[in-house]
Amino acid sequence: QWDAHFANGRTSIVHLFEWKWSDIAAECERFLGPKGFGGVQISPPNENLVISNYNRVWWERYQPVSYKLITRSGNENEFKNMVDRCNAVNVRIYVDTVINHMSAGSGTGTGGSSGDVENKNFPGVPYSINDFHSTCKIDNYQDATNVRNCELAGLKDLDQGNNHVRNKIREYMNHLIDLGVAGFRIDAAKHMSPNDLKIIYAGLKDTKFGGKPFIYQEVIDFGGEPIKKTDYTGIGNVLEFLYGKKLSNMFRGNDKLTYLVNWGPAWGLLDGLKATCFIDNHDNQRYDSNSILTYKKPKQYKMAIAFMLAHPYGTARIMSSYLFNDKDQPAPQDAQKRLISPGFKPDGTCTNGYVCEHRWREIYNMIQFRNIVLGTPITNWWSNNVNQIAFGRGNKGFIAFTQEGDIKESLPTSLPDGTYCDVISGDLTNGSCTGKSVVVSGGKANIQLGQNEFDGMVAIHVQAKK
Ligand SMILES: O=C(NCCCOc1c(-c2ccc(O)c(O)c2)oc2cc(O)cc(O)c2c1=O)[C@@H]1CCCN1C(=O)/C=C/c1ccc(O)c(O)c1
Ligand SMILES: [Ca+2]
Repeated sequence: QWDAHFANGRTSIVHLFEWKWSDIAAECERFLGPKGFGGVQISPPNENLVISNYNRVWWERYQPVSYKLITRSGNENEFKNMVDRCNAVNVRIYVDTVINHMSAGSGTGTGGSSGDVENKNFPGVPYSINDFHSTCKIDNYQDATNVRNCELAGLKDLDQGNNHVRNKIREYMNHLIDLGVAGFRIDAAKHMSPNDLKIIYAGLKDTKFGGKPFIYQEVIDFGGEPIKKTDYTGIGNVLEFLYGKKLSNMFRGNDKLTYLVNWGPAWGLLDGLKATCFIDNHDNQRYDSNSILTYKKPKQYKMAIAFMLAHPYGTARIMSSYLFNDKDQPAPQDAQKRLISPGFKPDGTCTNGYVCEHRWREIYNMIQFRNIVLGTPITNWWSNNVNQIAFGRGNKGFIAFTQEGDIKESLPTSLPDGTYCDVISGDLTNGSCTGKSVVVSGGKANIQLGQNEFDGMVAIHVQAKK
């Protein structure tokens, strides 16, 4: 349950937030497969409440009314087609799984099922009154029972201690395993008992890749509460929220890069083998954008992403967003409120309201960097003791960052001598570098990086060597 089942040599997940299944399938074939992405986290595929009074907010996807695979992203056939086409090009599918609760309001779902919250009746599953906790409100994060057995934001709280509930959740997740998915993001795991989850996970089938599905759990833990992220690491990975918080703080310039020399558990982070790491997610890029770096501060964001992808810690996940101003704003949609597909410019970046961070050269080239250096340790750590750092990954890759001041240094590296293309400013294409090049000679990399350049890092690896 800690193994992502990546195809060999692949390492990272991209969250294609609110994308349609048909568009994900196409993206796997035309981009994610060829560029070496390990997998896609998809939006919840189960039927959700239609919240039209807000004009279809994004968080309606987190208000289930059944486990039928019918949403604005597509139906079961389109889902199956996506999983098959992505698996065929070595890109895994991880399902965002909303099993803590059902909807907060009554109404009709995206597949026509009804939800009646007054009577806690969801015939599309079916769930009825005995399958839920009481309607107490979560109002005390110092009380673990309150956090798990009461309602989060008015959402009807399922009782995962109830056998019927356990069976319906297992049935849903096993159906997805039958369809070929490799794992699950467990939404709001903090609001469910680890013991109940353990029992539910024990009833899951093996995936088609061998072994139990990859499980990574949303447990928001910044310390100071009785519920701990380590309460959940015995049953699967946990999304490490400290990771993005601290790295964002660092690359906003609020702390000295040189302190990253011991980045990892020494900073209070989980054991990397149990951690899924990320900079921003669909929630905190909206609700915590004063501290979390997002696409809205591109230079710093790309530096934080590059550091995450260059560093050996954890299973990395990157966010792929749509443009938003208002925090509740829905995904790009047409006049009939149907999700619209991303478009693409000649340079491969997205249009139609999508940011597609995963299609930014600095980011997809660092996904490839992470793949190429997989299994190597950090070597040759250097810093100017303030805001310039550099490190290698074995004899496979090397990266340098400046947060302040120009770097003009010949830095020790374990890379073989030769001329390398900087994969941040360009690529190795037809035998030449489309961006900067870096000469390694006598075991030293000649790094030139100005503090006012477009990007704040230079990265080289053995597959971009002239
Ligand atoms: O003000 C809001 N929510 C109240 C604050 C609690 O936030 C929520 C948290 C939440 C936030 C912080 C925590 O420390 C925590 O333990 C839980 O988790 C959720 C998970 C869901 O599946 C569905 C939800 O509606 C929520 C939610 O409302 C706005 C309006 C309703 C949706 N929402 C939201 O803010 C929606 C947020 C949301 C939705 C999906 C997620 O996966 C998520 O992490 C957050
Ligand atoms: Ca709960």
